[in-house]
Amino acid sequence: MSAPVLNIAIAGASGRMGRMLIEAVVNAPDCRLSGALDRTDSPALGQDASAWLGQASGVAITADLRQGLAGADVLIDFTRPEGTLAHLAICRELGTKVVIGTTGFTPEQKAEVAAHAREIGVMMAPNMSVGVNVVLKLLDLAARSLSTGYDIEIVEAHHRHKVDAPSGTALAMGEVVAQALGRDLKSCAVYGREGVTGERDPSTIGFATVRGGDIVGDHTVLFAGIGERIEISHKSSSRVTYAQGSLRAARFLAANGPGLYGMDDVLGLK
Ligand SMILES: NC(=O)C1=CN([C@@H]2O[C@H](COP(=O)(O)OP(=O)(O)OC[C@H]3O[C@@H](n4cnc5c(N)ncnc54)[C@H](OP(=O)(O)O)[C@@H]3O)[C@@H](O)[C@H]2O)C=CC1
Ligand SMILES: O=C(O)C1=N[C@H](C(=O)O)C[C@H](O)C1
Repeated sequence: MSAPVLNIAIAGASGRMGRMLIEAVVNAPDCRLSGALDRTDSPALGQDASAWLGQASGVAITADLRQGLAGADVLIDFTRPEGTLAHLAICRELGTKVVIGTTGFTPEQKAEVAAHAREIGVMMAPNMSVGVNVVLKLLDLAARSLSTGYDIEIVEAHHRHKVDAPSGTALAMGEVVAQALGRDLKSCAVYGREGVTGERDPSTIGFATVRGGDIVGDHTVLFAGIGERIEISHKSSSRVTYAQGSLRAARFLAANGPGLYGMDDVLGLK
């Protein structure tokens, strides 16, 4: 007997990630595109969600959340925090599971996500690539091994259209390092420097942000000591890796009950 097909709706359907996800879903033999959502003022409303691929899906992009979510087992959402939270509330009512790739949430918004996850399965990760999630594990080891005498700086670079900074991935890297060192990221993070800053405080974790062109996503964590420095880097050359990671997460949610999961659960990296 063949495995049941997973019905997936995509939010932010005409965005950079939305399009990648639609392509990945229509090409996955075990998935079906059941809906595509965009904002009420989007010029894409009413268009076939995969028309731009030269292959019709029969799914029209809609701003009507209930219509777009009808029949969906899982919603994959790469939009903005306000959009994700609005989508989550309806998904909770309908019992639809949610993969969240959106970044830029405040602590209060994250708490709202966690509250919804008490009722439905939610997988939330600032980076769906296998590589970044392995790097997060390497950073834990590096930070514990280089806990004294090394200054830690996190540098990230993204395309000119990115609206949040530092990236969700850079912040996740900072959290891993801070936790490994027993520091509180909120109180030790330094976001950019300017003017007469004084000497570097060794207990800080610095962040630097670069925005330009079409950079997909680069992250480097630098451990700078005396006489040596260690750099742990990840560079994305395509958004395909985020889309494939999201599909893995959707399959994981389909097989699991309510709860807030991370990519380490999906990839078995816990
Ligand atoms: N977790 C991961 O692996 C990754 C995460 N991301 C994150 O995903 C998010 C989207 O990135 P990207 O695709 O590049 O962004 P885009 O701006 O290209 O796409 C965002 C989409 O969401 C829509 N949107 C914006 N605001 C709302 C809202 N309030 N309600 C509903 N829909 C909304 C946009 O519509 P409109 O165009 O009309 O504004 C657009 O269709 C970002 O937070 C980014 O950081 C990105 C890549 C990987
Ligand atoms: O906006 C992007 O493009 C990306 N956002 C995510 C983040 O903020 O970490 C993941 C990836 O780096 C691409």
